[in-house]
Formats: sequence, C-alpha cells, structure tokens
Amino acid sequence: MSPSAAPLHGSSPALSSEAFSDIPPFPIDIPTAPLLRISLRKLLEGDKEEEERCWRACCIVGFFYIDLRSGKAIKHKGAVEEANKVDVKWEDGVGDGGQADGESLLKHANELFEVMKEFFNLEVTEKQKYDFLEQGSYFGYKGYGAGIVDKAGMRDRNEFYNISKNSTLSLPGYSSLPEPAVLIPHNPLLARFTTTSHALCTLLLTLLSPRLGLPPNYLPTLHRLSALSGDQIRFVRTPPQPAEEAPKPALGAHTDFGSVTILFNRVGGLQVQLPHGVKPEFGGGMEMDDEAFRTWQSERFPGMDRWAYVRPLPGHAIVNLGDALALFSAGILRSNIHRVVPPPGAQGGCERFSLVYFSRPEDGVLLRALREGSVVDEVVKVREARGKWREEEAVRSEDWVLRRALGRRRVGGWLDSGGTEGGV
Ligand SMILES: O=C(O)CCC(=O)C(=O)O
Ligand SMILES: [Fe+2]
Repeated sequence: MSPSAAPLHGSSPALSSEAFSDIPPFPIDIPTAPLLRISLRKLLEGDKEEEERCWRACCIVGFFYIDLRSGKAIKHKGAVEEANKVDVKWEDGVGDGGQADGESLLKHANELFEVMKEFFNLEVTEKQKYDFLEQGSYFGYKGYGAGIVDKAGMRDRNEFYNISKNSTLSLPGYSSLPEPAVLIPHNPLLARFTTTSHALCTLLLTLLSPRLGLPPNYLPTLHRLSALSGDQIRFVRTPPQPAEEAPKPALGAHTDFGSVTILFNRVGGLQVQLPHGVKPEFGGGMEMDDEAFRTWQSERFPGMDRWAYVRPLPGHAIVNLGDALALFSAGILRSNIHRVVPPPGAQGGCERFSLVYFSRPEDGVLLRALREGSVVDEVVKVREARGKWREEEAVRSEDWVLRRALGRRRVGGWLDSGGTEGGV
C-alpha cells in the first residue's frame, strides 16, 4: 500500500486505546517497525506458538514488544532459582529474585518514571557530582552532550543516569559509589525493578538456550542475579529539540552491548534500522512497500536508509537483544542497530523519558561463540568451511562492557565503543 492510499489523519479506536493519556498521540501516518507483540502470559503458560514467534523475532529483528499485562508470577527452577535469590531486605521480607510478574514490572516502571523526573529536576551542578568518568566508571550521571553519537564526534542530546545492579542489590564484593539524596528513599523500588526485569531476562534466556542446542539453564547461569556484572538501570531524559534546528539524533546509531535490554518509553523517537526484507507497518497494521518506504525515507531523512520509528505502547515493554547474545550465538540471534531521533508529529514538543534495564553477562564470563551448543557449532562449522569464520580472542565481559561504555564518553572513542555493528 502506498502512503497516499492509507488514512492519513484521525485516530481509529484501536489506536487511541493504545495511546498514553498525558502525551500527544503518536502519528498514525508514518511507517513504523513491524515488531511482534509477544504475550508474557502465553510464554509463562508454555505456549509453543508464542515461543516460536519470540524466537523468530530474536533472530530476524532482535526487537519485539512484550505485553506485560496479566503476566502472572515467573518462577525459575533449580540452579537458576537458587542463584537468583539475593539478600535484599524489602519492607515486607527478603527478596526472592527468582520471581516476578508482568503487572509488577509495569507498576515499578510507572513509579520509576516519577522518580526519574525528580532526579533530572536537580540542578546540573548537583547531578554532575555523580559523574564518575574520571574514576573510570560508567555508572552515575552523564550530562547533556557529554556523549559522542558518531565517528565525526557529534555530541548527544540527552542526559543519562546509570544505576548498577551490584549497588542496588548490595552484592558482596562491590563498593558502591555515592548516590544523590533524592534517590536514597527509592532504593527498595530500584531493587524491585532490578529483580523483576532480571527475572524477565532470565525467562527469555531460558527459552533461547535450547534453541541454540544448550541446556535451558545455560544462558541464565551466565547471567545470575546474584553475580557481579555490568547489569544496570538507565534513566534517560531528552529535551525537545528547538524547531528551528535541523533534526539531530539524541542518541546515535548503536547496538546494545549486553544480552537482553528491557525498555520503557512513552514518547516516540526510537528508531530501528530494519533488516532487508522486513517491511515497515503503516497506519497501525497496514504494510508499506519497499518503494513507498524509500520515497518517504529520502524525503525526511536524506541519505538515511531503512530507519523506522518504534511506536510506544502502553502495557508493553520493548525488548531487544545485544551484542553479547549475537556473539554467544555466532550471529544466530540479532543485535539490531537503533537510535533516538526527535519524536514525530505533535510529540516533537515533548520532553522524552526512557527507563531501561540492561542485562549483561557476569563479569568473569568470556565473550565467545558457545560452540558447546550444537546449533551454534553447526553455524560455525558452515562458516569455517566457507572460510568466513575468524576466531577472535575471547574477552572477559567486565573488560568488554567497560570499553564499550566508556568509548561513548571520549572524543575519538567512538570506534572503541563499537561491537558487532562494525562500521557504524
Ligand atoms: O530511549 C530509547 O528509547 C532507547 C535508549 C537506548 O537505545 C539506549 O539507552 O541504549
Ligand atoms: Fe540502545
């Protein structure tokens, strides 16, 4: 369908029920990424068809929505359950990181949106006290424009606050960095969001492992909640861009370097670069053909190919896979390039917030193809036979995460921050 044949304005009931009430609607007349909506409830019920859809989404686009509404308790079994128990003292008892549920995750995320606003409303000079770049840490505050978005050294247009799982869960062996006073009362909430997000990551890793020819617990035991790792929460604030300026990315094209990312956003702006053969959606469900998409794209973003907005959906999180899973699976799982640009349509005037949970392999894990998985080994053998496989020296996760995270903070560090995205 060509763009002109689609309904350009107005809102269908289906779409308006999928809008955030306090935010101007996401326009219906722009192409969006056709991400699958995966039901957490169905995954928890062991629905095989839903597992298959989830697997395909992980391989083809590496991005999907997860519908968190009425996802009941997630209970992990055996070794993973044990490793996910952490000694966090809630007001109502000791935390059990093995359990979580979709409704709680949504509730924690909603509450953290308010906490995040409180933090970002602090004076810049106050927030800067928590920038630990000089101490060689990527946790804490990154000011507006303090990151680099491309090879040419262009500055980003957002603020971050990165909160380590090691610190929120007071894991033994980790010395926590100073924390702003406004966040201290919210530490139990931060810990709950960490454990509920992590439980969702564990569920997904449990489903992915056998598909790679590994036992179900294999990937989860490289990502135990109780182990030191680069897992973190991120708060992001992006102010609206002045209308008179040429549109600039707030966050440049990148892949995430961890394993699973759980993302909550409400205002558009996130874009995914669609893999070839994946057609964008248009006007909430209709497809746009390649030619129409190219025309649309070249008019709005000259020289930029195949970028499609991700429509934010209430009740859902956006899940994407990072470079660690692409490496572990020898490229079977996709770590897709994405970026954040000015929000579309009337949302262009909004301040934009995102809340992210990044799960990453434990510090001591080596980043290498997991050839002990028969499916991974098969793929590597085919590549070897074609002369297309190069064994890289395995790097410890802690060193890799540090290089990737800090690369984005230094002029000239852009290439260091790169991973499977190659020349981007
Ligand atoms: O803000 C967003 O929607 C995406 C953020 C993101 O990609 C990141 O923080 O890595
Ligand atoms: Fe990202």
